[in-house]
Amino acid sequence: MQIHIQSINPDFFTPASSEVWSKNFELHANSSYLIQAVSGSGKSSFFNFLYGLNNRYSGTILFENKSISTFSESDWTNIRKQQISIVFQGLRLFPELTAFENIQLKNGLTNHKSKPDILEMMSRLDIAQLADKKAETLSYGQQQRVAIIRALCQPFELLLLDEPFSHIDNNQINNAIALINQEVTQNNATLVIASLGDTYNINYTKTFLL
Ligand SMILES: Nc1ncnc2c1ncn2[C@@H]1O[C@H](COP(=O)(O)OP(=O)(O)OP(=O)(O)O)[C@@H](O)[C@H]1O
Repeated sequence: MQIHIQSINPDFFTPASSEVWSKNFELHANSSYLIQAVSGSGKSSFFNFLYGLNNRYSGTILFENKSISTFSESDWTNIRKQQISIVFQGLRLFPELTAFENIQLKNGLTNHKSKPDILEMMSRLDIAQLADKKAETLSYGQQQRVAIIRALCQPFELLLLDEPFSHIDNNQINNAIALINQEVTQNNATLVIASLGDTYNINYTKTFLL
C-alpha cells in the first residue's frame, strides 16, 4: 500500500518540531521504518491516525491516493481486517481469555493461519507452553509476544508496532524480529515500529525522529 503523509499535525496538542509533524513523506511496500520518539511526543497519536481511531489532525493522510478522512466506519472495519494490523502500546488483550483464544479470536475473522501454524509461532517465541493460560496471568513480556503473534494472524499491508518489545529480553526480541520480518516479507507489507530509543536489528528504509 502506498501511504502519503502530507503535513499532518494533531489538533489536541502542539508538537515540537520533528521529522513527522508538518512534514511530507511516503511509506512504501516492502519497507521498514523506525519512529524514534521521546515520551509524549505523539507516537501513539500518530499510530491512532493511521489506524483510523482518531481523526483530530490537520493535513492529509492518503492510502493509495485516497484521503483516509473520507473512509466510513465500515471501510475502517474492512481495512483493520485485511490491510492494517497493529500492536498497541497497551496491547489490548482480553484478560479473561487464554493466550491462544486471544490470538484465535483475531485469526478467526479471516482464518489466516491454521492452529498448528499459530502453535508453531508461539513456540518460536517461547510461549507455546502458555497457550491455555489466561492472558491476565502472563507477565507483560509474555503478553507482548501474544499480542505480536495476534497481529501477525491476519492479512496486512501495513503493520504498526508501538513499543512492541519494551518488556522482552534480547534473545526473544531477535526471535520476534525474525518472525515479524518473515511475515512482512510474505505480505509485501510496510512495517512501522515506534520505540523510545532502541533501534533493534532491523534494516530500516528510513528512521524518523519524533
Ligand atoms: N485524546 C486526547 N486529548 C487530549 N490530549 C491528548 C489526547 N491523547 C493524547 N493527548 C496528548 O497528546 C500528547 C501525545 O500523546 P501520545 O499518547 O500520542 O504520546 P506518546 O508519544 O505515544 O507518549 P508515550 O510514549 O508516553 O506513550 C500528550 O501530551 C498527551 O497528553
